[in-house]
Amino acid sequence: MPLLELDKVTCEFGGLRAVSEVSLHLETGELVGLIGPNGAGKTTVFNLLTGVYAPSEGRILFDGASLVGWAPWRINRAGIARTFQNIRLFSDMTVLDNVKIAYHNHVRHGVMSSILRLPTYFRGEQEIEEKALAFLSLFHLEEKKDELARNLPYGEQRRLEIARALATEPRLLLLDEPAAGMNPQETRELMDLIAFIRERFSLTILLIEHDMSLVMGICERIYVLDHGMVIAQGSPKEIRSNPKVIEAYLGEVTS
Ligand SMILES: Nc1ncnc2c1ncn2[C@@H]1O[C@H](COP(=O)(O)OP(=O)(O)OP(=O)(O)O)[C@@H](O)[C@H]1O
Repeated sequence: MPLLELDKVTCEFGGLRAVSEVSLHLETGELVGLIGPNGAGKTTVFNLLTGVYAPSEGRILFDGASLVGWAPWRINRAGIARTFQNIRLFSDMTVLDNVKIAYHNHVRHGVMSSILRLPTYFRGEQEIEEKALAFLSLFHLEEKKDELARNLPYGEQRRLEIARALATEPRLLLLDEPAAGMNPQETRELMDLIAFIRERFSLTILLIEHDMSLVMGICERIYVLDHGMVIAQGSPKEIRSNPKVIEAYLGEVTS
């Protein structure tokens, strides 16, 4: 059984079909790319997977269970986490607090133990702090723990966003253009980081990215969207030489 399966999923906004009968699947442990020209429907797929939008037709199955109609927090608890095209950190909070808050949203204290500040509450708090610090060190951000998130250089903000997503202990990680705005050196480091976290956390990853060196360099399979439809899928080699893909991208360049 695939970890994730979309079966003829459609999403409409008024008269616009942003996603049209999209079927795709991810096996556990796979690293799959989702590419396509601007406006092809890639981010809408992520929004469907995370409960931001509901499909007008079709099925979305995660580990065999339908996610349709679930609220975003419930989908996150079920094991799907994401990052955003435009980084969404709590910019006026410290680096450490950005990760701790992800734990707080994920790990629940009993209401009474929180209100009465029982020993279990403090043990929980301490555990969260230790786990958050351990995370930051994995992402080489430990020394920045007391910095405000907005003061970090761009590449580090991206790393922090990924760290925060992983703090919710997902099985499926959705990365929306993680290399956007990065220079070639930062992109290479990001590729290493993605390979590392995939192994370390036994993740399945779906990645939207315009940087073809990154997509072709690390994805095992790629789906190509154009005008909301899957126009091709296959290995990086197959995708590179697919005439429909070349046409879709040439259309983007010339339009
Ligand atoms: N909430 C919305 N309301 C109306 N139209 C929307 C909404 N969200 C997305 N769209 C439209 O759906 C289409 C697909 O958008 P989407 O953001 O998914 O594309 P994308 O492939 O992620 O593009 P990009 O690479 O530029 O980020 C676009 O035409 C977009 O304008």
